[in-house]
This record gives sequence, structure tokens and C-alpha cells, in this order.
Amino acid sequence: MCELSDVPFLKMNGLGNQIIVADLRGTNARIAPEAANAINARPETRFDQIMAIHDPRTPGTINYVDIINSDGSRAQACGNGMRCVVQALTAELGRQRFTFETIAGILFGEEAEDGQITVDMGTPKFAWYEIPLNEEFADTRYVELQIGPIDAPVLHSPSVVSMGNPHATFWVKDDVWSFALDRFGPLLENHPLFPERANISIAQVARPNHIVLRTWERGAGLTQACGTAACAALVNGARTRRTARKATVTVPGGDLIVEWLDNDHVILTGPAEFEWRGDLNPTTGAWTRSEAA
Ligand SMILES: N[C@@H](CCC[C@H](N)C(=O)O)C(=O)O
Repeated sequence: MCELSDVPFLKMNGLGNQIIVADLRGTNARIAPEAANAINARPETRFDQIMAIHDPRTPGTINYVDIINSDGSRAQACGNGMRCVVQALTAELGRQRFTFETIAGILFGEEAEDGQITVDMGTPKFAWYEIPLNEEFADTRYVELQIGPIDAPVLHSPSVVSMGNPHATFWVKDDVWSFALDRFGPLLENHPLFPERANISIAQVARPNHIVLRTWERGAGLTQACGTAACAALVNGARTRRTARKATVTVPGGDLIVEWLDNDHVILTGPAEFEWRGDLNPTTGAWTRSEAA
């Protein structure tokens, strides 16, 4: 049975966003939530997302990519993880441009000669029911949501957007590190306003072309980098007239470049890094380390 065979995986990272790329091509296996939890319980394989590469489902795409958070839930999009997948396939296949499919749809990725990887993350969605929110808002540039004392909120009025997955960007003037995101993150992620939970970011606009960002990821917690959150911050920044349509987004793990093109597509550029290789059982989460990648 395919489900019981071990499959190769690569431990990688995208600016410190901990990614496992699992090769499920040629099998009918799927990463079970319990397997994801078992893999994540071991310090050596602690991850933010597993990017499971499957055989293609749609002509014209190279692979279907299933995205699994460390709590076992599925995500529609993962910018840093897609860069890792592009790098893994470039190394394996010797080509640099790929068209993928995820639950959210078709997307493109490309590795440049300098090793930087660009992913077209598709188009942002702003309607309240597309994000989705549990309450109707005509304008999602600022929604009523706050944390802290009612008359002196610590964080309030986020801009919300779907980048395939739900994001809330809280704008702050102070240093993003002065906020207890580890405390507020879980409360906001699970706030009743978000029926599918949400990724929660704190953003400081240093200059119109420079955003400083920290993110509490849905299903993964505090991360060193979140690509879709960087895209959400740029798009929300541009539509609230805080930023230009292209900016460097500095996250704890380093710098990402995000551009919102006139054709409405959002382009994310940054690095990806191999760490080591192993084999894992997608049903049980048991794994062994093989050679360094
Ligand atoms: N690390 C990601 C986002 C992964 C998915 C997210 N946690 C969700 O559940 O929506 C990125 O780089 O975009």
C-alpha cells in the first residue's frame, strides 16, 4: 500500500520559515493531520508548513501542492513554502519555471540565476465573504476589531484581505517588537470575526517602500517569515495609501520584495535554502534522516 511506504522529504527554509517538502509523486498517499503532528513533535523536524508535492491534477501544471500547517490543518497558500518547492524542483529537474496548482488555484514560480525565487501569488480578494469574515463590512481597509482595554486598545482596526488565505494586518507606529504577539496572536487568530481563523500581522511602515512585519500564523504560531502575510501587508498598505505598490518587507528572518502589479497579481521574491534530506511515513509521521542535502 502506498500509504504505508516511506517518501523522500527535504528539510528547507524560506527566510527561516521552517518548511518540509515531501515528495508524494507517484503515490496516492496524503499527509494525515496526525502524521503532521507527529513530525512536528520532534525538535529535528519541527516545521511551520509541509509542502506535499503530488502528481498534477490539471493539464499544464507540473504538480499539485498540498499545504499542511504544523497543527495539521490545511492552508490555501504559502509563499515561502512555494519558493522552497521551486528551488527543490529546479535542483532536481534543471529547469527554472513551473506552474503549480494548490487548493487556491494555479500559480507560477521561477528561480533566477542569482538564486532568488519569484512566485506569482495571484490576486488579492477584498470582499468580506471572500476573506472570509463573519460580519458584513462594505470596506475591508479597516474593520472593527481590537484587543486591549476598550478605551485604549493595544491593537485595532486591521486591514483584512485574502491572499488565497485570510490575513489581518494591524498598523502600528511603534516598533513591531514592542507588542506581545505571542499573547495576542492566538486570541486574534481564533476571533469570532474569522470563521476560518486568520493569519495575524503587526506592520510598521518605515517608508512607503519599506514595511517591517511580524506574523502570528494560523495553524503555526509565531514564525520567522510569512510570505503571504508580506503580500497582504503590501496590498493593504497600498490600498490604504500607506505604501507604494512595491516594497521591501522586513520580517524577522530577513527581507522579501513584494510588488502588486497593475494586472492585480502580487509577486513575491526572496530566497530558499536546503538543510537536509530524509524519508517519512505520511500516515504515521515516522521519519529517518538520510544524507545532508
Ligand atoms: N508560511 C506561509 C503561510 C502558511 C499558511 C498559513 N499559516 C495559513 O494557514 O494560512 C507563507 O509563507 O505564506
